[in-house]
Amino acid sequence: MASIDPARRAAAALLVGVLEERLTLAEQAGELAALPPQDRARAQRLALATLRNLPRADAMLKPHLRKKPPADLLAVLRLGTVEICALDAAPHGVVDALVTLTHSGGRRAEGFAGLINAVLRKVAADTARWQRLDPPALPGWLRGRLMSAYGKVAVMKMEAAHHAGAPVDLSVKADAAAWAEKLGAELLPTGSLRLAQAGQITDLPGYAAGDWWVQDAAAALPAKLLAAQPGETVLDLCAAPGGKTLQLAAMGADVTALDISAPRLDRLQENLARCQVTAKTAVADALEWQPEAPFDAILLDAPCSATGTIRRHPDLPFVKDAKGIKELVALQAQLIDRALGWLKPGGRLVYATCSLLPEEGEAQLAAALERHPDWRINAPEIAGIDPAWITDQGAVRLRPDTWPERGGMDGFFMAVLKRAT
Ligand SMILES: C[S@@+](CC[C@H](N)C(=O)[O-])C[C@H]1O[C@@H](n2cnc3c(N)ncnc32)[C@H](O)[C@@H]1O
Repeated sequence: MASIDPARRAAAALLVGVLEERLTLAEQAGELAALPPQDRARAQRLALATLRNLPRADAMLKPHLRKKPPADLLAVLRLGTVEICALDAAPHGVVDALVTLTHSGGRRAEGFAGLINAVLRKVAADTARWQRLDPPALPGWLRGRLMSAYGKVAVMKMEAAHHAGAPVDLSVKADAAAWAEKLGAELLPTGSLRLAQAGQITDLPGYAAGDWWVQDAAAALPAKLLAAQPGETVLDLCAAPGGKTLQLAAMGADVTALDISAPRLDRLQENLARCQVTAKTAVADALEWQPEAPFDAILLDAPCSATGTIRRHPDLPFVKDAKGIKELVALQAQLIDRALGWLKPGGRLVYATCSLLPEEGEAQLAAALERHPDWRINAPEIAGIDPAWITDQGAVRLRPDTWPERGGMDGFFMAVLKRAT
């Protein structure tokens, strides 16, 4: 009998964590720490693929299951189905490995090894049906909200983009064209690089020297919108883990990066050190903190539902629900109100969220302008920006189905605010 595959075992455990314990994959990262890097990466890839295809896997399994198996065995069946149907793995190899894994699970699991074997063989004989299944739909709590905001056709496009997953984008400190050539990457119109093949990121040229960092093309735009000038004092409010701090510091600004989370700020410090740029940091609750002096510019990348990042975090719809959104919207409003009070005369604020929900974007901004009638939205000036991304308000709305021909981008909302003169 084959030996136990640690990556598949870890992937199945991650699935149980997401689907039963409602833990994100990021929250379970510690569970993978003991694995060698290759197994760790493979476990993550398998879990991500299974979550992206979960409704299709369940549709394939349904005719072959008289009752729902225990969660750990259902995870094995879902994983095997996705490997066979979506990842084109050789069925006999998958079945053997997962039967071995099941045997290792103690007496209770062992009794299910026959079921795993029989069901996965039936799935393997029926892969033509997989091709006919629709791309997975978002869960109802989110689908309904997005339908109201964007309509059915747009939601179906977003679901297809979530299913397709996300390429790896980089932000470079300088000389994007030269780095694109060196890394064999596409230079996107907005200045980010898109890797043709991800591979082991830390092995790529320029990683160790800190010449670039991983950052989705959409996530790179709020700092570009702020357009910090050398020597300007800039507050990066809600800064960690620091992708935008790195951009602002690389622009030559005098950056203060503030976040409530000390561990996340530790990661920001590591990123600053690797990229050899500097920023002051502050661990603080932005609802209580007070600056010593006003700033030229503030970037508020507010905590949000993160619904714009589902294509790279397919665990999110299974772990989160509509609960908590109201509190986030209230927190965002408080953060905007405080940040506007911390600007020098003539200063500017960029408000951004990686959310697809209008209450965290368009409606949040409209409400802020009602509370602060002397503030205006400034026209977005970003190289490479498509006029179709600019909303009637003058903000920027990005969705996972934006740039479909290039592989999409994360969902984001952003706007620059200045006091009317
Ligand atoms: C969207 S993330 C920021 C991502 C970051 N700007 C980047 O580009 O890497 C939101 C951040 O807000 C922080 N946060 C949440 N509530 C906060 C508060 N009351 N005060 C300060 N930071 C807060 C979280 O710890 C989290 O790191």
